[in-house]
Order: sequence, then structure tokens, then C-alpha cells
Amino acid sequence: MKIVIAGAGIGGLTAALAFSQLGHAVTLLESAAEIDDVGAGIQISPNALKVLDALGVGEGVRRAAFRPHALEMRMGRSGREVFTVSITDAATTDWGAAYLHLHRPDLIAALLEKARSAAAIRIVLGQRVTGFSQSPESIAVRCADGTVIDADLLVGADGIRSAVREQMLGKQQPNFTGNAAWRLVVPTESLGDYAPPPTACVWVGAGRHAVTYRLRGGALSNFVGVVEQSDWTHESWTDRGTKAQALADFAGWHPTIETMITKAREHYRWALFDREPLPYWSEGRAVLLGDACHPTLPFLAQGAAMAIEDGFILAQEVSARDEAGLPDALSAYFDRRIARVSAVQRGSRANMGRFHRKNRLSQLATYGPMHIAGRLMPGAILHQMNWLYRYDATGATGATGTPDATGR
Ligand SMILES: Cc1cc2nc3c(=O)[nH]c(=O)nc-3n(C[C@H](O)[C@H](O)[C@H](O)COP(=O)(O)OP(=O)(O)OC[C@H]3O[C@@H](n4cnc5c(N)ncnc54)[C@H](O)[C@@H]3O)c2cc1C
Repeated sequence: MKIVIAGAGIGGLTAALAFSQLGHAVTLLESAAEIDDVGAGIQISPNALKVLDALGVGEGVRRAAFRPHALEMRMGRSGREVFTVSITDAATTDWGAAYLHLHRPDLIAALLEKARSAAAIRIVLGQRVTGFSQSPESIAVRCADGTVIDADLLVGADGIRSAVREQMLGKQQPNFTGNAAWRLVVPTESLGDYAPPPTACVWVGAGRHAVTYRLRGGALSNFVGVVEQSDWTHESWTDRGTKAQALADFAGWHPTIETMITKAREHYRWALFDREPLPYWSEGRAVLLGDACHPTLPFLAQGAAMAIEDGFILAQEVSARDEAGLPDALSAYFDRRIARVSAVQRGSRANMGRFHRKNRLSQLATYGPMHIAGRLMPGAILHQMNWLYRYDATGATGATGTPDATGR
């Protein structure tokens, strides 16, 4: 089939590789003049890495990654440990792949290198998709410069403000959560004694939390700091912020946090959005994936992982039938994905509440049991991630995980 994909982000690139591997011709249209990504970190969990392996980018990703040895939670101001749980080799074996940290541009570069070497993928930069019209036989994809491309299937991988979704379901703003996320990356050597631990570490405090981890074999350190920003209005959503504002947001926090903010050269602040699950993801020959249909809060670090799984499963379902079976393929794709992504959306929201305990009493009630569980049953904390991490969209490892949080 002739597949047009709108958006060459993590989801669009993954889908392009999956479709081309299964013998389809792909045109990937990206509105930006260059494909790169913000200098921030991303956690790639085992469920996503299994897909990247199946697409032949796992090795490139591993070369660029950092592998943390533990999950940790600490109090933001004092740095006191709530729990530390080792990510053992046994856990990694059970999940079926490693848990990695990457610099986002490194992940994009690994996907892009593979896509550029695939004869069946044509990448067009600076080409913004504005809409589509379709008949039962084909779909015509319209671009901002007047170009029209005929295809058998249009995949909207065009992110949270998707033009493809807008045409399908009308213009609806995603919900602003009242939170903004600071994101910065800093060379680890510049931090001296205040380098963050070589773990995935969540620092918790009243109305805010931070996550620190290492990238690029440890050479870079990443900081994501989430702060309540309920006074923000539509106009402030694109306000990128300054170092002074980041320091003010985390004033009095542990020197690791303050030093990371001080030493970073660039400070970005992002408004965080959420959206209720959509009733459908396709209309005729147009279909959505990733943030275009399920923007996910970052509190389970699964937004990109879900886009990666989506792209692979969509290509599998489409390829399992001939063109006449396209409506069934798109229904099967939705049915295989909706329970899992909805559970991730709910789990992310619940984690946001857990991390942002306001007063001492609710902090004690939340972090106290976590502290005890970390000491007495560290395996139980890792076990909670099994439904997410064991899942294998490729089926190559026998799909030991479950598609949703109920364990079904
Ligand atoms: C603070 C923060 C931390 C996060 N951390 C993690 C993490 O650790 N792990 C994880 O798995 N996820 C994480 N996420 C989520 C993750 O970043 C997103 O879910 C993921 O990038 C979505 O990928 P996507 O391809 O669907 O969309 P996007 O990455 O938004 O890509 C969309 C692409 O489409 C292009 N585009 C837009 N409109 C058009 C158009 N009309 N025509 C053509 N091209 C278009 C854009 O330029 C872009 O390249 C985090 C998110 C945030 C905010």
C-alpha cells in the first residue's frame, strides 16, 4: 500500500520503519525544516525497546543510552531516601529487555538513520499536512504549500495539536493540567559532588517534584521538574521560562537540584496537557497514533513508548489483511490499543497526585508505605511495572505482559 505519515516524531518514524519492513511504500511528511528534538532526556522502557529491537534500531539505541542500576525516591529538600530498589538482571530478564535512559536527539537520530537507509521510505521536510479528502478507493492528503498526495492510508502522527485529528473530530483543546515541566540537560562533569545519582530518581515535595537521571553513558545529566502552575492561561502555555524562574521554583531544594539548574545553559518550561480517551482513532482511510490520539502525562514515562507500540501494531494489523480489509484492520488496531493506552493515561494521572503531596500528613501517608515496601518488599515495587514492561507488541518473546493494568 501507499502510506502517507504526517509527522516524523518518535511515533511517525517508528510507524514508517514498521510499514516499510512489511513491504509498504511510505511518504513521511514533517512540518519542521529539520528533524531534531529538544535537548532533554527520555526513558525507554523494556516494552518500547522490544519494538525498537524488532525494527533494527535497538543496538543504536543501546550504544547511545545509559542503563540505570536502581529506581529511587528521595525527599526534595533534604535528599532523604524514601526507597531505593535495584533494577536487577533478574528483573530485566523477566521484562524481556533493558530499561534505558536516552538523550532525545540520540533516539531520533537512531530512528532517522534507519529510516534514511530504507529504500521504501521517502522523507519530506518542511511539508505541513493541513487536511485530507477521501473516497472509498483512496485518500488525498493536502499540504500547506498546495501539494496533494494520493495514498491508500494516511497516518496522523502529528502530535498533540494534530491537524489530522482536528479534521476527524473537530477542534478541541487538550486539557491543561495546571502543571508545567522544566526540562534541562547538563554535562555531568560540571556538577562535581552534586551530580545526580546514576539511577532513575524521583525527588518529591509540596506541589512539585523532580526526576533526575543520566544520559549518554553518564556524560550528561537530565532534570525534569514539574511544578503546579494553576495560574497559567492559554497565553502562558508557550512561555519558555528562565533560569531565575526555575531556581525560584525549586528554592531550598537539595543542592543536587539547585546545582543542576544553575549549571544548565538552557532552561525550557512546558505546559502539561491531558485528554480523555477518544471514542475512535480512524475515519475511512485516515488513522491516528501517539500523542495525536492519546497525549499522556509524563508521570509513568510512557508517552513515547505508547507511540512506538502504536506504530508497530498498526503496521502489523494493516499488513495482516489485503486492502479490502482496511476497515477491519483499523478497528483491530483500536481494539488492541485502547485499554492499554487508557490505563497508562489513568496511571500517569494517579502518579501525578502521588508525587505532589501538599502537607506533612499526606506526605507521611503516601511516602511512609513506600519507604516500608522499599525496605521489606523491593520486588513488589518492580512488580507493579510488570503489566507495562513485560508487554511485547512484537510477539517475539511470547508476549508475557498484559495489554492493560487489570492483568487481563
Ligand atoms: C516533560 C515530558 C517528559 C516526557 N518523558 C517521557 C519519557 O521519559 N518516556 C516516554 O516514553 N515519553 C515521555 N514523554 C512523552 C513523549 O515525549 C511523547 O508522548 C512523544 O514524543 C509523542 O510522540 P509522537 O510522535 O506521537 O508526537 P510528537 O513527538 O509530538 O511528534 C509529532 C511530529 O509531528 C510534526 N507535526 C506536527 N504537526 C504536523 C503537521 N500538520 N504536518 C506534518 N508534521 C507535523 C511535529 O513537528 C513533530 O515532529 C514526555 C513528555 C513530556 C512533556
